[in-house]
Amino acid sequence: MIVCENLKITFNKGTVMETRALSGLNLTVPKGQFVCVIGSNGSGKSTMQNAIAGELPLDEGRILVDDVDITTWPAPKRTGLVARVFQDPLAGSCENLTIQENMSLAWSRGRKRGLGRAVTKETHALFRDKLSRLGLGLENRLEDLMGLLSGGQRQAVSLLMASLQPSSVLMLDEHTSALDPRIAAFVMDLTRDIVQENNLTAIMVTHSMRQALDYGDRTVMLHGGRVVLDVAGEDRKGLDVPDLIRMFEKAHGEELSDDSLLLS
Ligand SMILES: Nc1ncnc2c1ncn2[C@@H]1O[C@H](COP(=O)(O)OP(=O)(O)OP(=O)(O)O)[C@@H](O)[C@H]1O
Repeated sequence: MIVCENLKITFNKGTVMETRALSGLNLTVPKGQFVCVIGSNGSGKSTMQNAIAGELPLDEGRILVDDVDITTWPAPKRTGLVARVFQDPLAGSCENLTIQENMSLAWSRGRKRGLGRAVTKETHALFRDKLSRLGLGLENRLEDLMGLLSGGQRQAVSLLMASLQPSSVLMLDEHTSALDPRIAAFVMDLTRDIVQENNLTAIMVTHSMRQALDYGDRTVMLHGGRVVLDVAGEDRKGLDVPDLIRMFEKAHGEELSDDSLLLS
């Protein structure tokens, strides 16, 4: 479970560039829940994820993971708790290492007796098995460099890598937005399966309102650095994009004017 309590972050405080990115954000995600987060440009989605990962210090507020207050933990200390898949397929893995070396690094992360990038007979068999389930033939390419894979293949392997860790929270940051629609749909279905099979607690940021309604258990919208809409369960079933827009406008008293959000 993750609890974000009254998160506040202001950039460039006291200057003309002052920007309040998070303005008292509250979000509690129970264990095993898959939350989709949407919001217009600048609404605070990335800042929230960076704060959870420990990449940005909070001005105010607390972050708890499985009842442990991690607010002051530096990012490296959180790697065993928080796994991330980024928008850029190149960001989450090392192109100069082989597929199995990348997977080995992910396997070691957060484990006390990790082997780094070294591959054993057991981990080789495990990685082969995991890769074969993707149906992309990558189980026969374990020794290929990661840099040889397409963007979609790389995101699929990154997802597998993220689920190899015994982490408490999986954060997905627009991880399909750089892919063509067919591959994006494949990676999204894979995401759903991996989250379900591993009972992961997942927070997925997306610019697609459709995706935010079709996947996961809950849809949360950010605006002005806080949560302005939060739907789950029966209230979410059958909701369509125009319903979501109407709900936002009713709750917030202003029109949703971000084309990138409305058109995707
Ligand atoms: N490092 C930074 N320095 C200064 N301002 C920043 C920084 N990072 C983010 N901001 C500002 O904070 C606000 C929230 O940004 P954030 O990137 O979290 O939004 P977002 O919802 O992820 O937007 P997008 O959908 O465009 O990625 C924006 O006004 C942004 O310009």
